[in-house]
Amino acid sequence: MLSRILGTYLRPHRASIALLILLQMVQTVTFLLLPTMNAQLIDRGLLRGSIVDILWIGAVMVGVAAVQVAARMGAQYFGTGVATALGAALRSAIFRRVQDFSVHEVERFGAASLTTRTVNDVQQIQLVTVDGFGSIVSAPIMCVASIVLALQQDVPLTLVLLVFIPLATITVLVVMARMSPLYSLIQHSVDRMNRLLREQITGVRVIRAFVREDHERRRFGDANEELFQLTMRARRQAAMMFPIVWLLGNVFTVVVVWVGGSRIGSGDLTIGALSAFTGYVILILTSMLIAMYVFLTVPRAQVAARRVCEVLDTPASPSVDGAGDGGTGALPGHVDLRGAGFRYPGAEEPSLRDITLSVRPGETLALIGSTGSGKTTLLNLVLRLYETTTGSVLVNGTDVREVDRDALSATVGLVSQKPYLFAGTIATNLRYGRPEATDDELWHALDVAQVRDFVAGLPDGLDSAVVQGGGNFSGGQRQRLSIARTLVRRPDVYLFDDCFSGLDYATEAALRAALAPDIAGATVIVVAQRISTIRDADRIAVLDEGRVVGLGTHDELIAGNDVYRAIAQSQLTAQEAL
Ligand SMILES: Nc1ncnc2c1ncn2[C@@H]1O[C@H](COP(=O)(O)OP(=O)(O)OP(=O)(O)O)[C@@H](O)[C@H]1O
Repeated sequence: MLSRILGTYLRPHRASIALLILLQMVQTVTFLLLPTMNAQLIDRGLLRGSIVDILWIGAVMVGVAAVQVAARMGAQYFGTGVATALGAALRSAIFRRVQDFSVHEVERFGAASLTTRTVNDVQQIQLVTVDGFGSIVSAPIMCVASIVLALQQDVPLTLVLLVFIPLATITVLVVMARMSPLYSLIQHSVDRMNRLLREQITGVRVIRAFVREDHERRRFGDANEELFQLTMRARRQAAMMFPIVWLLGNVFTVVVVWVGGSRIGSGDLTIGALSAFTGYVILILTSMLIAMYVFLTVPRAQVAARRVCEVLDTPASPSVDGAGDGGTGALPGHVDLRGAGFRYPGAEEPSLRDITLSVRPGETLALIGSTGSGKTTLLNLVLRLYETTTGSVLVNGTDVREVDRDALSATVGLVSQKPYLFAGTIATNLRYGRPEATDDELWHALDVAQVRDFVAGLPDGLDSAVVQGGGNFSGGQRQRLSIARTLVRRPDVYLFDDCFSGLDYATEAALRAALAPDIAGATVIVVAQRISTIRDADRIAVLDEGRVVGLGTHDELIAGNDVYRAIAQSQLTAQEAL
């Protein structure tokens, strides 16, 4: 998964990566040159007392060190650039994919997990790019070349390496094998934390109302403790690995100096060669530590890559894919449901069965029925937020599956049951569906939605701030602002999902009266709880357990439909009781 992501998203940066690798190689060569030069400085300069050699070799060494610094800075520059670009590209790929998800897919991953994948997981993949790339190439070269150069200095000393290298390699592999599953658990734990935090922040009022702060604190504490323990375990393993390898390295250096010292004594080795040899031992050690660091970031990045790929590989939902090209036909706003049925993924029973309804421009169809009877689901089918599992839905004579998504959204406007406002201002929210709308049009929509006085009374009027979700307004204000937002768009089809029931009777009556001329030529489907909201509708469909069990005007249904009569009577009784 990691290699696939890197292969795909790094392709545009091939030139930078080639340069990065080249600079790492230059740096590695400079590292490898210095111990041999140092040996010459000792043997030819210091031991023979030749000032010329000391100056000359010293100057070359300074030059090599300067090249090393320049190569390191260049590699850092290109590495960071590539990693930053990779992060941006990955984040936008995930974002685009999530935009194409249906509600069901978003629910399957969960908003918190999608956030973690977009931010944290991408960061893990970036880390392996910035630190890993050059190192993956340079560490093995440095290690092998150091062994060869050490061999050149002295063969018997190099044999000691045969003990050290396998020991260090086994240590790294053991620790890696134990760490990889830990990283997977850590990412899940981060997901859980995000989910809890999100739930506790958005549900803070309910938590306080039910005095469940202690319970929530415990839940958060447990999740936090789990993340702490997992991270500590991973850190402990990593912390253990580096000192063990250093210890091995130091023991090895002592052995080298001890064996080397006796060989110098017997005249088989020069002091310079021993110094070069220890220099190469340090390089071998450094390359192993670099490799270890990369190995530590790779398992983490692999887990992150798998989670990112799960999102990227989820096919764009056909229900939101801009698949079709059928346009929206000539008859603006004609909505037809033909034997439409729908079952939620994983549900045992369908939520809608065999719905056949037709609504024409200028007509208002009201939907009424008990809780869970399928009213919202039916509206979602018209907007193709979900696709019918049987039958079809047509808008302007074209199956919505064939209609381009943007064209469908432009034709159908939904005011949802749970209004959502975006962070910004009232004006930016109202212009959400039609950025070019004038201020006059905004005020007119606010007027119709019975919220003009409220907005006019705010110190900043249309430019008043809206917090994320619209939390700085009351439920009723949010609802009316969202009605105004849809009115600004002027779609051909209006879907009002139970958005009047939060208003008091007088406001609702005023809103409906103001709305009537505005939407006169449009197709309207309105879901309502109150009979008073829908009694003037051209037709009323009564839903019960996902089926249409009655269709007609208010008077017809009162006369001939038991379910409708029962709803009407219960509301009448409630009103009389007042
Ligand atoms: N996302 C979902 N996943 C699974 N089942 C769902 C989902 N949303 C709704 N349902 C089920 O589908 C049925 C119809 O729900 P729907 O929201 O359409 O009812 P409704 O008539 O609009 O109810 P209400 O008046 O309470 O808003 C219900 O039985 C509900 O449990």
